[in-house]
Amino acid sequence: MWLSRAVPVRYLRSYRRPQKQPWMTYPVVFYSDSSEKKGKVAPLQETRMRDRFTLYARGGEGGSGCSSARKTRADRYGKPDGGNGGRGGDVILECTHAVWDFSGLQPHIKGGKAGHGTSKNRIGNRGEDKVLQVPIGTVIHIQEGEIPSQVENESPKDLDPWELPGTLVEDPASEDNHNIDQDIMAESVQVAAEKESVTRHLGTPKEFDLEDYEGEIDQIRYNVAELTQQGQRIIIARGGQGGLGSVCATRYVRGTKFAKSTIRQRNLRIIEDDVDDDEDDDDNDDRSSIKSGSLGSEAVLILELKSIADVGLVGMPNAGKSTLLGALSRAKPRVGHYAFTTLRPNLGNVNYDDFSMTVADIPGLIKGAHQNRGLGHNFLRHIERTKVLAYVVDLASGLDGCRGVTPWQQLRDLVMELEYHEEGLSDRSSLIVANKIDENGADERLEELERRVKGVKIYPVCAVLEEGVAELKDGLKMLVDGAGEPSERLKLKNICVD
Ligand SMILES: Nc1nc2c(ncn2[C@@H]2O[C@H](COP(=O)(O)OP(=O)(O)OP(=O)(O)O)[C@@H](O)[C@H]2O)c(=O)[nH]1
Repeated sequence: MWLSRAVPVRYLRSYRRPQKQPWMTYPVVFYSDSSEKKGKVAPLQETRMRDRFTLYARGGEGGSGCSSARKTRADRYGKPDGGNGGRGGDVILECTHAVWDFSGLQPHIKGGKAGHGTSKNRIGNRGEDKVLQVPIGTVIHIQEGEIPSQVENESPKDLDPWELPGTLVEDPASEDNHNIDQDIMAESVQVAAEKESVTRHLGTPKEFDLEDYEGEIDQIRYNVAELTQQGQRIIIARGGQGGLGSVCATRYVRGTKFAKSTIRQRNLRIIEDDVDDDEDDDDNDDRSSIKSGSLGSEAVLILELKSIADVGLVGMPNAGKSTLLGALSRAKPRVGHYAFTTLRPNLGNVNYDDFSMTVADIPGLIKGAHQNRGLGHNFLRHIERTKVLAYVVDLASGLDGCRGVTPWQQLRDLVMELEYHEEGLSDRSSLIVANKIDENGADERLEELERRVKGVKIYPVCAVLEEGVAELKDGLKMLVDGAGEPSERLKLKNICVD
């Protein structure tokens, strides 16, 4: 149809529309001057990071087995030749650098349905696997369902991500193993999971959407698995087994109560009289149950992201953390002269000739964050795995009669908030970045800071002008490398605020 393709407006104006004929129908197209009305482009940071996600997963249904018999002139009753149904598709989580959070995930996901078996002993197609990409550092809690029983063999892992005894099946494809093993395994895994589950409080409602989990909080098994390496995969819901086709069903039932019914079935064709009707119905049910494919397993998982970074930058809002991350790495976080510019952690890579490390810029923390003041301290879990903490303080805060918190008080508040979030969180190698050294009066502040805070190195930096950044990089490398003194950690008792 005309006007179906984008045509520049200036051509459109000179274009004379043909007179409408009764047989013509035109699509209604509205053109607007794009320079006048620009679409609102939301900055990346305005979208809150989706770092918790509830996922309902179900494996695909297995295909049904086929009942068919191949008849020949020599054998008028025929031989069974129905193939088995295919296995349903699995739902798999794959760990990748390509995604940043869980915003691309669908909450309900189902593995592909398998094909049915057909005659000539042809097995049904396997259901399509659904692979969901999750960011590196994804932690899995299970709210409902079995702990998945298999870790894919090709996953390039050093560590078994389920880290639970008895979760690997020797040959999960083996039908003999399947039913027996699953029962035993489910039992042992459940016991192990219960033992290993971390009994921790969910914290404030802001930290966890309690209404979603009401009444089920007790059942959640925490930290059952972690995805920490690129390409690592785990199956969270397995596809159902395919039903047995007539070929396998005949073999399977030999020696069982089905055998009788199979033989009887043959006899039935010859003498169709002396079989009790009720019993026959039962047998038919049994036969159809082995013929139909089973449903896939179901699981309700809570995915939680804990970024993996070597260094965590913690500080009050406006201390200059994002500016510093930009100076240390090629990351381009949003910088603003107002508090809480950073709404989600930003990651940057700091490269050396022979070494590289990841630095996470954590949104600003304020006193009382553990009571949900400011942005709360929910995002602090992103530094739970960092090796080194870099406390960024604003040397100019409170100078020139302006309101503000002194650097030593900032440090004290930060350490306390970390400890409120998780006991011992501040107990790791640390250093202090004394930022905004270019401001008036900052030098004296630095001297006082050095007098008041002991036990850790202090690096004076001007993040905007990238002064002192090279020395800071060396200091961070020393700590991340493990060459730092074990005593280099910031302790409350070493901060004098009076
Ligand atoms: N004078 C001076 N200003 C700086 C320096 N570093 C950062 N700033 C300014 O401080 C303000 C806050 O910087 P950010 O990097 O956004 O601070 P932040 O700690 O990430 O802030 P939040 O996102 O609120 O946590 C900006 O206006 C920066 O330009 C510095 O070394 N000297």
